[in-house]
Amino acid sequence: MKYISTRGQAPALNFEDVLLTGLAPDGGLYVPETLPTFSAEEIAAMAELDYPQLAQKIVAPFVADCIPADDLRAIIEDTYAEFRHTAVAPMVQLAHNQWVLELFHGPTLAFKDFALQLLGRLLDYVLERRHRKVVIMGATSGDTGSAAIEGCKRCSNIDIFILHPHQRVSEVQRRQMTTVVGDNIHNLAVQGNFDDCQAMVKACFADRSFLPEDRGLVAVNSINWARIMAQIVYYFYAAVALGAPARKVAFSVPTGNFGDIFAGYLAQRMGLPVERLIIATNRNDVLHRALTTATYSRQTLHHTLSPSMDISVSSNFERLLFDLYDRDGAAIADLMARFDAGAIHFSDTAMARAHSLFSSACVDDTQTCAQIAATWDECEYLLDPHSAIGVRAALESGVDAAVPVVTLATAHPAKFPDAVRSAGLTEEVGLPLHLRDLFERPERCEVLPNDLAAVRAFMADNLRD
Ligand SMILES: Cc1ncc(COP(=O)(O)O)c(C=O)c1O
Ligand SMILES: N[C@@H](CCOP(=O)(O)O)C(=O)O
Repeated sequence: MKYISTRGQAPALNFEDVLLTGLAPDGGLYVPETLPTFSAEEIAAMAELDYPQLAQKIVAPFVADCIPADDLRAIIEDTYAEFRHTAVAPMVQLAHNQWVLELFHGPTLAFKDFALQLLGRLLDYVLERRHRKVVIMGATSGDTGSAAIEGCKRCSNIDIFILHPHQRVSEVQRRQMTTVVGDNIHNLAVQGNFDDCQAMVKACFADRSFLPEDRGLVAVNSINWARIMAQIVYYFYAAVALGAPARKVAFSVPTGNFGDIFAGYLAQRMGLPVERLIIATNRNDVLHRALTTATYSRQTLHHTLSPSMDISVSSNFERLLFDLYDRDGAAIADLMARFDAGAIHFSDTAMARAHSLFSSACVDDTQTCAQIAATWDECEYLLDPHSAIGVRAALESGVDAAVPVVTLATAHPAKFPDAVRSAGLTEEVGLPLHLRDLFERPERCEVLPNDLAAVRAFMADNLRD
């Protein structure tokens, strides 16, 4: 399997090299040159597989020329053994044909664990083989950071630097990052917003000269292809459980960086019968506006009750645009340059293609709270604010009532007690046992100005030999 850049100017890489990087040298994102596909019979047979077996089936074609099947099986089994639910990704029914797929049973209580627990193990495996050390860098609006730290903390060959927007993540999210002990783990609270943090990560990939030459820089954000790959699996898992391939299924996906929903798009292209993918945004609605006005432009970032989705530059949207524009790298390079300068207007053909599968909704904080309260009243089921946005978008989506709609429940409500209280609920949302003492653990974090040079200098000064 070869991976190519969305901007068409970077050499193709194999899986191992894609895993060990982030942005392509031309500024693009790596995508598979061709996608594996599964026939209806093959998808029907997936009903017999448990989650790790299914993950093996879906992931294997993407890594086949780099990781032998037995090694991959062992890595995947070990990855999902960490999860606290034996189904790994259980589903709960909220109403007729309304389901939530609980993706928060991993160690850090968010969907990011599905990919980052795997990514950490894959990195460990590849770095041991290559006798190499790397620097891991990530930007987080709350969840990627702790999932990356948890996923990679046992790798001896890495130094990890995670940038989060100072005072713009929930207290639980912050503590999940800053209380993990290790002299190779660095949390940087940047006095800016998530877009600033993400822009710094991308700038570091564009110019790595602040690092020693022999030290590779690896992304843990969803710009790293391996993140997307791992997230394809649960779309198959949920749809097959609800009757695919005989029955079509729709998904509502709380969206920020467009990584999770892009994985759903790939599942559809790999043969899964997906009726519709619903892009569910908070007030930071660049993607909803893109779908409804054919214009993609930055906006002022708002701080919301769903902080993990407070994003206005949605990295993975570029991967979708690459397909919508016939995989024309030069066209994408031109579009992204125009986006950086202000705004892009999409062609009619691109919009028609997008609308054939995607629809969208924007859900503000008031509606988010109303949905948390309504779902609690109706089924005594507690949604976190991100998942509530997904449920609200699912209910408003207009998908045929005969089609099951699965909302991806991307985080555990205990990560966002303030949002639960804002919804008027007085229930105590307890953290799971392994995090019960989170508020007593000492924290370690560096507050830095919103300045790329300061971040680079901190990283260079704090690398281990
Ligand atoms: C809890 C939660 N829900 C939804 C999202 C959105 O996912 P994506 O960025 O892949 O669109 C994120 C992070 O981005 C998240 O942490
Ligand atoms: N919501 C994310 C933001 C980063 O997105 P990613 O999926 O590209 O890592 C977070 O919680 O950090």
